Amino acid sequence: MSMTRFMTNSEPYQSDSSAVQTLITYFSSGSTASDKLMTDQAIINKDSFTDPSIPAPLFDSYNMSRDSIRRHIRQERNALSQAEQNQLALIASRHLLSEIQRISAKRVALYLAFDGELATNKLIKALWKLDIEVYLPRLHPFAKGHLLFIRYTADTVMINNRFNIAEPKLDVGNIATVEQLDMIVTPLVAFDNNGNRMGMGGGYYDRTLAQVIDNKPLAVGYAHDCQQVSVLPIEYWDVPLPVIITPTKRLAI
Ligand SMILES: Nc1nc2c(c(=O)[nH]1)N(C=O)[C@@H](CNc1ccc(C(=O)N[C@@H](CCC(=O)O)C(=O)O)cc1)CN2
Ligand SMILES: Nc1ncnc2c1ncn2[C@@H]1O[C@H](COP(=O)(O)OP(=O)(O)OP(=O)(O)O)[C@@H](O)[C@H]1O
Repeated sequence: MSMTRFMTNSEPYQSDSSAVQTLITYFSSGSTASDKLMTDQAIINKDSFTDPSIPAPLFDSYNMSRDSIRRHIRQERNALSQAEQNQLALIASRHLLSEIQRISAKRVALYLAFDGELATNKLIKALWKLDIEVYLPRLHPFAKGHLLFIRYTADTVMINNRFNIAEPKLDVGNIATVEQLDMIVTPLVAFDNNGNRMGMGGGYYDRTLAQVIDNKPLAVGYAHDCQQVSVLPIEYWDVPLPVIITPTKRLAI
């Protein structure tokens, strides 16, 4: 994989090797022997993948409504096969782990993937192993459109919310306020080169990101490359992301 892509607007990626090893262990468990042998290079050379050193043509979203962009991109990411999802999640999670280590984050809010989002489950296990606290969003029980961030461990009781996404059972002892988090990794549907983000349409993360002061916590968008569009129609409440990580790049705005 071409390193220059990763170095754009940023320092080169440097993960401490024991942390990367932990990550690879989790990605290897439950995979076939041939999966285990795959290196990043082998993965991206597979016929089904485009060469990430050649920038993919961006989806031309000019003049499209937010809803039609949403529909189109959701379809694109849902079209990825399970094997592609697994391999892309491994590559992207190495970059996200580097970002977590770069800012020495101790409390990181992540999400559990649905609807073709970039998976986080194995990265979460690696973070547990590294003693980094993981938090997940849950819909606020009273304040409509707001999220709470609840500590997630191997013992957390999970309940599906009304969108059928598993979330931690409410436990007041395990809530982190936004300011107590070091990083919020946001799911998103589409993003553009300026860090603009569009989500599922509930405004949940917009309301959360409105509470960020001076990049504390650092908001990091995490998405497939196919979710990048040429331009997003922005609204006054949209908060641009300072960092976006995909399997092939790190955008720093
Ligand atoms: N993995 C993940 N967790 C997340 C989010 C996310 O985008 N991804 N959210 C980010 O905000 C919040 C949930 N927001 C969501 C908003 C809309 C729909 C959704 O499926 N909307 C349907 C209509 C469903 C209905 O109203 O019953 C749709 O648009 O098709 C799902 C989640 C919190 N947790
Ligand atoms: N900071 C905010 N305060 C109040 N309302 C907001 C705020 N941010 C967004 N909203 C409202 O939320 C609604 C949905 O916004 P939008 O379509 O941008 O959500 P989204 O970014 O796609 O969703 P999400 O953040 O949940 O992933 C809008 O109607 C908007 O008025």
